[in-house]
Amino acid sequence: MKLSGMELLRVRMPLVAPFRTSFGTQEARELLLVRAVTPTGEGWGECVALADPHYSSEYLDGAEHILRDYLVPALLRAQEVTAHKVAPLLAPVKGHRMAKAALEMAVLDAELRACGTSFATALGSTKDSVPCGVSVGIMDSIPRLLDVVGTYLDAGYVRIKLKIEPGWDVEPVRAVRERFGDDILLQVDANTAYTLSDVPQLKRLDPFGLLLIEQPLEEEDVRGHAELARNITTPICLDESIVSARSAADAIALGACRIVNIKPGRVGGYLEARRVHDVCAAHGVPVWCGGMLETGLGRAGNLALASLPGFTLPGDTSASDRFYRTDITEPFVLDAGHLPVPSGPGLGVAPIPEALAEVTTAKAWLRS
Ligand SMILES: O=C(O)CCC(=O)N[C@@H](C(=O)O)c1ccccc1
Repeated sequence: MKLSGMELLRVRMPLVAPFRTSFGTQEARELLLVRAVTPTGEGWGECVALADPHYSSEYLDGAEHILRDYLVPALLRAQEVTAHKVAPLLAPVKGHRMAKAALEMAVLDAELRACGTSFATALGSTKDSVPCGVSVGIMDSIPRLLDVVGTYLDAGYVRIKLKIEPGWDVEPVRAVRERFGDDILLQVDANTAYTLSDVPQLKRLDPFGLLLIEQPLEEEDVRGHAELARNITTPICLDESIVSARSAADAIALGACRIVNIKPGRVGGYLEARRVHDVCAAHGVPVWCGGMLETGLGRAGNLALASLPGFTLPGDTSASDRFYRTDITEPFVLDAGHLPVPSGPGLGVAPIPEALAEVTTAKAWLRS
């Protein structure tokens, strides 16, 4: 299809509570939405880059610039754009996976809406709903942490993920185990906060029966993760390190991880996310779907992805109210610890105009 134009929308959504990780505290989620307009309709994409380059090298203003000045013009110049052609068309631009992913998502949504096919069907879904875990930030105190974990367990979440960092790791895990028992599914996420000199401290997590420890070392230290894996029993899961199907294959071959967190934005889009899933499945490596504080648009796409057969661990795709008082789409509401996989054409959801207008801080229309 030929694109008529693309709209970039800057959005700012307040969080229901500050969300603290080893790389900073989020009070609000600033993000970029992309609306692809075609002669027959439109499609929505969401760029998951954070406002600052602390999760990865991408950041919001940079993503907006590369989209406006390089990536969107490349697609508008093309006579025929389909979702599978987006990556090749954008290949001359190195990197910028999150920005590229947003464009591919918008084109894929437009394409699938036009032919009445859901993301779930297009990606190879085998489930109508997915079990939901929840991510718990670093808290001011252990009692506060236990209150928050208790609230999420009462809400029905089937897995708890605790953000950790040096100085907030063994004690919070021990406290959660002592309060809620050994049966709750529990994992931790370090967001690259440790080094190999921390092996003794990380070994102290081994007795707690964690599902996994996520990204303990820095993104590029794949061999370091393999060395760490030889020294602790908690399975290592990679997040920031896995930027493509190729990097997943390399990490698995090096013994750097036994589990992979797949985030479509981090790997360059839902089509590459499917390839990461396939590579992991071929190696018997379980995967789960991570989160980047997405709106209901990204949440919808992530639920479709999380319903593929290799997604055998609960992911971070929580209900809309985990982060937002008001979502820009109809809210995703937890039902017995599960969320439904959208079945409508494309993403199956769309922004509610009034809700979107409420949080939109800037718009730019780029035409062919
Ligand atoms: O459920 C969610 O969307 C958040 C899941 C989560 O903890 N994401 C983390 C991460 O590093 O994986 C994060 C993303 C963005 C910003 C802060 C933290």
